[in-house]
Amino acid sequence: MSNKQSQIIYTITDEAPMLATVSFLPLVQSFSAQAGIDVVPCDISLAARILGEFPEYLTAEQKLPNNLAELGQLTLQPYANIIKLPNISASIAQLISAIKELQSKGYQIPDYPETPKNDEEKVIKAKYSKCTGSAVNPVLREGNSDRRAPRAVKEFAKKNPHSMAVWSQASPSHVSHMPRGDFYAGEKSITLDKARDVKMELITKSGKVVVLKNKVSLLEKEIIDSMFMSKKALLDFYENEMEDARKTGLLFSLHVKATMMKVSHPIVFGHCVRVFYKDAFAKHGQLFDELGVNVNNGMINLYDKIASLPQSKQDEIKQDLKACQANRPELAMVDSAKGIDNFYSPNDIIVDASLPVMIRNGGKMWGKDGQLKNVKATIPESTFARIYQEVIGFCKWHGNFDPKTMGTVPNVGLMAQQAEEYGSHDKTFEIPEDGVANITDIATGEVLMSQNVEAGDIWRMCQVKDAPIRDWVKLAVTRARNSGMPAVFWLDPYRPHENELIKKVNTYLKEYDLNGLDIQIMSQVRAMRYTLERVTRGLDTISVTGNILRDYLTDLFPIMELGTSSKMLSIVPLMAGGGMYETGAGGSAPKHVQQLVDENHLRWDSLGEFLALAVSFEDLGIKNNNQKAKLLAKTLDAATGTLLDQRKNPSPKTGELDNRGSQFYLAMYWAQELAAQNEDQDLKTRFTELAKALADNEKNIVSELAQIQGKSVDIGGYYLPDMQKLTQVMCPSTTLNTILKNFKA
Ligand SMILES: NC(=O)C1=CN([C@@H]2O[C@H](COP(=O)(O)OP(=O)(O)OC[C@H]3O[C@@H](n4cnc5c(N)ncnc54)[C@H](OP(=O)(O)O)[C@@H]3O)[C@@H](O)[C@H]2O)C=CC1
Ligand SMILES: O=C(O)CCC(=O)C(=O)O
Ligand SMILES: [Mg+2]
Repeated sequence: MSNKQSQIIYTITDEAPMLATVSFLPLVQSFSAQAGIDVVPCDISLAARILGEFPEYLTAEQKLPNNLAELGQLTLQPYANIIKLPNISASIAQLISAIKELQSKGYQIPDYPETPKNDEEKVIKAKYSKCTGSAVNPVLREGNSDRRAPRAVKEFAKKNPHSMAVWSQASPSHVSHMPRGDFYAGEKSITLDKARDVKMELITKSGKVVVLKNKVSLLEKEIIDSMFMSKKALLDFYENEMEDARKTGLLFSLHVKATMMKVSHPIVFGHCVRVFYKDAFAKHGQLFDELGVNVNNGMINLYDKIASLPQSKQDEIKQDLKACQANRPELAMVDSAKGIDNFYSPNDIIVDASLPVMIRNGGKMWGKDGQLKNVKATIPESTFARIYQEVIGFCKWHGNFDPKTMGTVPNVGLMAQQAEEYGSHDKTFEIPEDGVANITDIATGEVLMSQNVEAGDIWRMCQVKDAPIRDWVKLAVTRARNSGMPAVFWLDPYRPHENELIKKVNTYLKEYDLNGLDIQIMSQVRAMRYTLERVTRGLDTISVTGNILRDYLTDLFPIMELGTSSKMLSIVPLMAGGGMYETGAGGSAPKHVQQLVDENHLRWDSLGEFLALAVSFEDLGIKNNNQKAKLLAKTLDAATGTLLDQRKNPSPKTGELDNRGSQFYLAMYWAQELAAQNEDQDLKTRFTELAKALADNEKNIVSELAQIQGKSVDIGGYYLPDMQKLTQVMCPSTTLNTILKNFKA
């Protein structure tokens, strides 16, 4: 067996998952080494990605390889086995603070040039923009997505239901979307008859030809779409909805996915902020332009930029902003204690994480006073907004879901090779002048699709290749067969893109024996209704969706069913044969870091890591016929089950068991399982000793882990903490450290 084939790559990311890794990885390495498996760390944190872009600014010791690019290559190898933890999808504000921290630590990287003044600054900005938004997942996701709640986790949630707020039939909360002029409205879509190179160009009313993208190489059978969002329609929509929320006394909130849709959604967000504060922008617009204010990156950008003005001017602007608020609805808050509202940063209000919480809270969000209130949740794009309104309607009619009895909704998502909207950033443009936007075959001059657009409209081309679609259908059939659940393709025949997909799905389904399977195709709203009717009856249904609904539904249902998406099993069977195992479907919870620093308590639950690791070992075992790896997988799964039964998950409360304690119990249960088995005597002998040592010292270790809590700690940084300090914080039990050290030796 070559070395690479017995390797598991364990990604080092950011924030809470990275903290948890500092103690968990050495533990995993000491277990896996007994089976000859290398678990190799690979740093793809925001800090590492930034440094990887600027080797020429660094000393020899400071230089880092471009790990992300290397991992991207690895996903194309059949032996790839990667555990991917959640990472920061950075906003501009996060990027700037990461740069500052790195500079303060002696890394002489350049400042972020927000408005580049020359070619050199343009190059620097382009490099930095590779580090913002969802920069990691699209590179690694060379396969489609299989996300589900493992049986043990679902059973645990049924036995220990989280709280769900009550829904009133009289609730005025709702989701609003553009009634016209959104991407859905004028979409065009075709399936390519042959491979073609195309360009995207704008023929302006005055007859100029503006080439926006000079070449996109497309494969035969690929589906491409051309769509735009009308700026005028968007502004009208915002104005109407704000006025409606004000009149009816609802909170106003906006929800976008500016991380994944890193070109279009900041623009959509910025318009909303400017409409809300239109009088202040009318008065100070010129000054804001001079200062380079760009609220597409949130009000945080405005506050930062005006900080350089004399105090009296700052006060005047703040007064004018406040005056606008008097004529507008109350804004929903992200963090009312800190005064962070819905417009502070677009990355704080990502649709997938924020809407389910509103629904779980009985259709309410927080107001300025920290009280939960009814809300108008605005999601401009109708295609995806409607599914949330369907859930809200259902909850108002039937009451909230009951985690004790509700069915489960796993997802099979089309995601590979930057499928659909999530791969469209480099083909998304803000139209500079009124005209006609064409996608044209470069060789023949044939105009494949054409749209009439106006200045400010957002025009984009999306693409999805044939091979990922085929693979997606195969994954859906396999999951339906293995689980015995019905599978529903959420596809709307009235949306041109999805109509093209339906044709392919029907073709590729014919390649399988579907006997005994229940596979249907329904438009999104019907599919949601059908699924919810089953959910309330305790029945399970696989949702088979495109990339955006993959993202949205794999937070929505887990948050209803399990209280969080972090407990999901999230597998990416790579198309080249390897596997990537994402831990959970959630993010990286920045407030967990704050709690650790303030109170030395880490509430992060590493359950997602435990689940991912078990499937990763299993895959390695099957592919290499490595019995020891299979045994590690089986025993880890059993240990995770015991951990849940014994309720050894981290508590959110300081003073109680935290992430470190939970990891200790996992290690103890895992060692006990390995000691109890009789398939491998060598492993049995080694782990019997370890299991005994851990069990004998349980009290001691748990008490050592409890004692340190309650005081603030210094980890020497946020984006690039000091490893020595962090290791001391994350591995504070000398008893446990000694046992693990002796075990390794
Ligand atoms: N796959 C990826 O790489 C993803 C990355 N992100 C990124 O993550 C960051 C934070 O995103 P955010 O919107 O706050 O969403 P998160 O999913 O990080 O957090 C939402 C809440 O979920 C709970 N939670 C999530 N995971 C865990 C866990 N393992 N253990 C315990 N609780 C958990 C926490 O609730 P409580 O406070 O009640 O404990 C948390 O505050 C952003 O930078 C975002 O871009 C987001 C989504 C996916
Ligand atoms: O990559 C990201 O920014 C977020 C990914 C995400 O939300 C998901 O895959 O569920
Ligand atoms: Mg998501």
